[in-house]
Amino acid sequence: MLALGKLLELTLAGHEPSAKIQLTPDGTRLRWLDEGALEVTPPAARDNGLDLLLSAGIHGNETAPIELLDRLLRGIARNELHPAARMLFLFGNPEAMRRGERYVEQDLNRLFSGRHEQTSGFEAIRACDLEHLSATFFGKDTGRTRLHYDLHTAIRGSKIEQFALYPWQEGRAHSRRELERLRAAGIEAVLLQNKSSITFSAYTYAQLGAEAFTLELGKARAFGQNELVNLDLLENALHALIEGREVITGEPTLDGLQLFAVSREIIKHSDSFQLHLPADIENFTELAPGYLLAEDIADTRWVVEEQGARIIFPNPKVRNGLRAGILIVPDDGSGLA
Ligand SMILES: O=C(O)CCC(=O)N[C@@H](CCC(=O)O)C(=O)O
Ligand SMILES: [Zn+2]
Repeated sequence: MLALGKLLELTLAGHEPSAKIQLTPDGTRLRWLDEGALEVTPPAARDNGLDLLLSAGIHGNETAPIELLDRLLRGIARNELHPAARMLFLFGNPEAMRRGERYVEQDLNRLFSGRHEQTSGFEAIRACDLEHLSATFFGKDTGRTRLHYDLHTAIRGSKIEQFALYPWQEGRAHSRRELERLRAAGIEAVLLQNKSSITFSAYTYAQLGAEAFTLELGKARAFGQNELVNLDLLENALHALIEGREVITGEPTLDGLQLFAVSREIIKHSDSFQLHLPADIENFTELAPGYLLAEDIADTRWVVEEQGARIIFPNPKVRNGLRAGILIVPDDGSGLA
């Protein structure tokens, strides 16, 4: 196997490869760009016009998706997978990955779309680098198709194990075709965002014009302990996408895919913030109207008013000013294009 196929190993060891460019026997070019960043270019005759950005490890302890990207890249470097797509592989937060922690100083996935300019430190620099790497990768050629999957796992268990978050941009409709693609890849639910955000997928969606998603793929576990999450459907779908073998048929069907919309983000304003949920509550747990969800400084109370409300990502330990949970409600998909 080509040495650059071991990007994960290189990244965890903090090594810069001596040979930055390598070619597979089928003419695919691998180019190391930066720590945890590798570009894959198919031979021109096979290039199908898709620019595919795959990222994982934005949170360093979310290892199942990191291992998935490692398998894909090794497949390419062994000449077993034959890309028709141009690709950028990114391991988001190498130092946090080495430490097995979500982040080192601050949550990298809250520092995009310029937010890194308002702060400093390790993750701020990395967010800036990741923005440049992805902007350069997608470049100025608008004739190509841009797709970004930012792969994560959740801190807690979930009633719906594999789900996606679809960013939002003014005047832009969410794509039914992209949702069909996700459904075929084993994604069971999609949360349609309705305001801008400072996550990585929100940046590539709104600033770089990519179709972009955060994918949540089970619960965060240490390296080598991910046998409980079955990513076979996603992995097969990614193989087909990478090799340009995807079969697109007629009108997209979303059968079985559950859609949700954000009703409210619960923002933690102060150290007095209290979340009234059991520590082991699962994502997508339903909350009845009238339920007192949280309290904060100045008598702020978060009471559930919505019918069919569910909670995802409840986390009272986030920094003040950040979201400590999302209240979501079922969506009928009428706004899809
Ligand atoms: O389980 C949790 O509480 C967080 C899991 C996670 O890291 N989720 C992402 C979602 C990003 C998005 O909103 O698109 C995050 O919080 O960064
Ligand atoms: Zn994450």
